[in-house]
Amino acid sequence: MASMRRRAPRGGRQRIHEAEPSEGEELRFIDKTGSRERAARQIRLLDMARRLPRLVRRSVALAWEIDRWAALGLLVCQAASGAMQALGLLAVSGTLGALLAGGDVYQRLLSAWPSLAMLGGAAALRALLSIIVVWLSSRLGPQMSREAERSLVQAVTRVELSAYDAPGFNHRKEAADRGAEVAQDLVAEGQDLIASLASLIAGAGVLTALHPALLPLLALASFPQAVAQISAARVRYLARLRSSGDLRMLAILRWHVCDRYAADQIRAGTMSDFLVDRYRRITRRINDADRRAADTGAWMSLLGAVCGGLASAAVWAAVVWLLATGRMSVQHAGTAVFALSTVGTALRGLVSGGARIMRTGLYMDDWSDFLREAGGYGMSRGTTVPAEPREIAVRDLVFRYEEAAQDALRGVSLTLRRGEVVALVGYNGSGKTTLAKVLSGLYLPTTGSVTWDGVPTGDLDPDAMWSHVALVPQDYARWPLTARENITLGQPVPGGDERIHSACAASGADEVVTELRSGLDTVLARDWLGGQELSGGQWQRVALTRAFYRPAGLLVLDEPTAALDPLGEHRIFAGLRELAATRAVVLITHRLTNVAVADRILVLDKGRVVQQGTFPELVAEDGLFRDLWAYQHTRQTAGPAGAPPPVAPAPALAPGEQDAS
Ligand SMILES: Nc1ncnc2c1ncn2[C@@H]1O[C@H](COP(=O)(O)OP(=O)(O)OP(=O)(O)O)[C@@H](O)[C@H]1O
Repeated sequence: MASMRRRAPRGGRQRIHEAEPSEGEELRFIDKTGSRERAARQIRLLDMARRLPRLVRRSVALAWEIDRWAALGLLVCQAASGAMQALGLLAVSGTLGALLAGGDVYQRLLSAWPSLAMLGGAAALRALLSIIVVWLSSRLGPQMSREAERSLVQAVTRVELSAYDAPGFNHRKEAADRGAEVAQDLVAEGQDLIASLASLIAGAGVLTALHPALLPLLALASFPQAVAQISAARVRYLARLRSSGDLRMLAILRWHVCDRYAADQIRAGTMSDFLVDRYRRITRRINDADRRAADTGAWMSLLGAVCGGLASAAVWAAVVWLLATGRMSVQHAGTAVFALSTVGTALRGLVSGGARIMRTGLYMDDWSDFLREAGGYGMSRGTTVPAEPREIAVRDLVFRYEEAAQDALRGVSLTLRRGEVVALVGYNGSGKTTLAKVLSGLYLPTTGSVTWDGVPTGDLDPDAMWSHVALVPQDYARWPLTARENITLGQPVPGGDERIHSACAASGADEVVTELRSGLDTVLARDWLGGQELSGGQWQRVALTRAFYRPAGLLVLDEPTAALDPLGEHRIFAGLRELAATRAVVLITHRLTNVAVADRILVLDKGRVVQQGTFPELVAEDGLFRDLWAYQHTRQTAGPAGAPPPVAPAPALAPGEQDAS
């Protein structure tokens, strides 16, 4: 019996999977611009040679900005390390010369001694310098990433809200984020490159002094390997780039699966098999792409190594030929062996380091491009500083979201005055939230106008305008900050805690704060963040307190009491008129009994204002409002439609105070 009970749900899930007709659409990240793919295709030897100096310059400049002493130290260390390498090669030459000279062994060793000491000294100094380089790089690298991330965060807060609706923006933001993350690699890669360059210069100088033909020969021999390495790097980068959407999806899926918010629903909804299966499917796609790239890269490297090996054999043959024909002494040939190996290693380091820095450079381009234009959505609004608005006027407003197929608002006209509560009602998706955001200047009209005391919202200084807005959205932020900071939003105004407490009393958050272990100083966050957890309704009270605390002329309440108990809800609506005395209030709610408090109710349908009036007027007239009222009121009270609401209706406005929409 028990085993039957255990097996049953599994079988049930199995059947459901089998019953699914098709997989349909799957959430995918798409790079609509294709700019990164184009950029990645540019990882070629010539482009690399052209771009490398710029990339090194950029990494040095960034490092210089963050810690100029560390940056200077790194440059000096690398230059000194190159000089030590050249010195080492000269010491090798001197040692060989002394050892290969005539005379007895003791005498030869004695004359080789200074060169040997120089060789040892140069090696020891290089080892010390490399320790200093690692020390300075590990100090500088993480700072570069943190600084890059900070500038990104700052740039993101300065973009238009509409940017978030454009898929291209999110992709660019993701790419910039990755660029900021890899900024620290630029230090190590730049260092490797400079070190290889220093070795190359040192070895090349010695090699050219030994015989002028050796260096061009070696460069020629390294060419096939360089091409192969760069091609392999390009293949791997492109594969990663094409998988980046899937990688992002994995991260999102991981977050949803692991975060506590959905843990109960995953269990109660028996979703774990489905989610793990989806995870496995995406992982398989990434693994396949990685494997293909690794295989192609390995074939390219192998081909390059074979060609390079043959070419190197030719270089060694040339050295043997120079030696055999007496064109080069044994001492010089011995030194050439060391110099060839130094230059060969430096060339390979230059190419592989170059490919790595090019790849990081592409990511960094995403970051710097984003910063330059804030993803193409930087705010460019006016500079007029508004006073608290007395009148907000909307004329023939049309608003369409980025890339949306149709307008969210069309032909809307209304006037909102200080001291007035205007309620927006309508079906889901009728445009209420959008209208509230356009009134607040968060979105700018697509056509038509929204003015604050005669000035279009686009001409106002955005920060100055929003300092007059208090917004309680449907999904309010639950900042992992103290209760005080959650209320003041980090911007205390005169009045101190007294003002906070009276805002708490208005929203009902006073009961919440009293229960907190350190009152207003308690961090409101989950246990694992060291905070105290609040319930949904308690959080909503805190969100309302924020708006009541803020000395703002426009108060927008979007479903402000959805999570409140009846007492809490009554408290909010009973106090609303008092709040409206010094503000213009926009109220969005589906609980129609509550809109009775409003001076005016606008009924929206498919982005248009189809009705407006006071509560008694709208209940009395045929139309959408009365339909909605009838549905809700009949369901809630099982009483007759049009029964008196529990909250006292607002006094009727004087004639002429309403606009025709
Ligand atoms: N970010 C967005 N991008 C594209 N379309 C959007 C976006 N936000 C909303 N919309 C669309 O705009 C229309 C109006 O949405 P809005 O959120 O203003 O409706 P609402 O009346 O507030 O709905 P609800 O009662 O469900 O809160 C809807 O058709 C919706 O699909």
